[in-house]
Amino acid sequence: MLRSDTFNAKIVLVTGGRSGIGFQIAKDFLQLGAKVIICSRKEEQLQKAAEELSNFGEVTHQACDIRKTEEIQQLAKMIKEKYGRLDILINNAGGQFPALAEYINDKGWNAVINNNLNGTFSMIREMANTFFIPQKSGVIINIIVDVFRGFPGMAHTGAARAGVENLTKTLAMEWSDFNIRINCVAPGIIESSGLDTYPKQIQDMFEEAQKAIPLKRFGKVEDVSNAVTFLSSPMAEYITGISLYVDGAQHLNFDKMGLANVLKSFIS
Ligand SMILES: CCCCCCCCCCC/C=C/C(=O)SCCNC(=O)CCNC(=O)[C@H](O)C(C)(C)COP(=O)(O)OP(=O)(O)OC[C@H]1O[C@@H](n2cnc3c(N)ncnc32)[C@H](O)[C@@H]1OP(=O)(O)O
Ligand SMILES: NC(=O)C1=CN([C@@H]2O[C@H](COP(=O)(O)OP(=O)(O)OC[C@H]3O[C@@H](n4cnc5c(N)ncnc54)[C@H](OP(=O)(O)O)[C@@H]3O)[C@@H](O)[C@H]2O)C=CC1
Repeated sequence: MLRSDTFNAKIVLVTGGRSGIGFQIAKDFLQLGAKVIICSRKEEQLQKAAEELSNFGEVTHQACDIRKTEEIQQLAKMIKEKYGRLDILINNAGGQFPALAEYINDKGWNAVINNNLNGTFSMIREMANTFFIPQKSGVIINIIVDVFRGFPGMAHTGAARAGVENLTKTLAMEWSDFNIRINCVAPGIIESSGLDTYPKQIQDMFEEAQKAIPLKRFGKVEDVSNAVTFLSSPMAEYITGISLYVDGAQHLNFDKMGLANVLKSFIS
């Protein structure tokens, strides 16, 4: 729907761009004319993804754990040396594990908060200070999760993503003076490599779970990427500080999903 030159000459960083939703986002930006950098922790898989993406345009990759500020700074340095600027940051890297709150220990809680809240903030701060604030322009999209009604069965990620959602509103205000737009995309359940990481007992419920979603299906990676490219484009130049739910209206119907009940049934 967007013109194929929408992002010509734009430099885009997609965190977690080696797989699933991030890979699709990287691919779509390339097909819309951007030069794309992908990062994630696993060097080998990252390189493989970059090779595949290079069929669609100019792609660069660098390993970076978003929980390590010095690795983010090295990434910013590489982008500065290679391109001299950054136009769009897509904070997609993240993840968690299903667990009832009473079983989440400090290490597990901190791992998820560090990944999804602290890592996202560090990435935003470093890229804003290196590029967006001096440039007086920039677009940031944070991929969160549909946590509209809390997230029974994944309290840690619910707290972290709600933190990112509120951070997004704050920065939309603070950084409007620098012409920086920042928004969230909140996917429901998306058929992607990420779902393969869930235990079999949960995967067995997926068919049933789709019936509880008003649009009666899980999302596709393309559904998320379409929202991301729209919000990043000039078509959305008056939109900042919002969360766009890409979830088939699941956020209006979440309590029927019952992840916590599924967890209870196989823990007890
Ligand atoms: C009715 C049916 C309803 C269906 C609903 C289904 C739910 C669908 C949800 C849809 C919404 C969201 C989807 C997605 O986000 S998909 C993308 C997901 N991708 C991932 O989540 C990637 C996999 N996850 C991780 O990489 C890890 O969870 C983590 C993010 C924590 C990685 O961090 P780190 O590498 O630092 O973590 P460690 O592996 O070293 O673990 C640190 C401690 O964390 C605790 N832990 C980790 N994993 C588990 C687990 N599976 N269960 C319990 N606890 C866990 C643990 O304390 C670890 O320390 P120890 O290993 O020393 O004990
Ligand atoms: N699939 C779904 O149903 C939904 C997914 N989401 C969110 O969308 C995002 C993408 O998920 P999806 O594509 O499905 O899942 P994946 O597990 O395929 O993607 C997660 C990506 O993040 C990277 N990553 C994870 N932790 C770090 C880190 N500390 N530093 C750098 N990179 C990291 C991973 O690469 P590596 O292992 O190499 O570091 C991987 O490429 C995640 O934030 C996820 O929570 C939100 C709602 C629903």
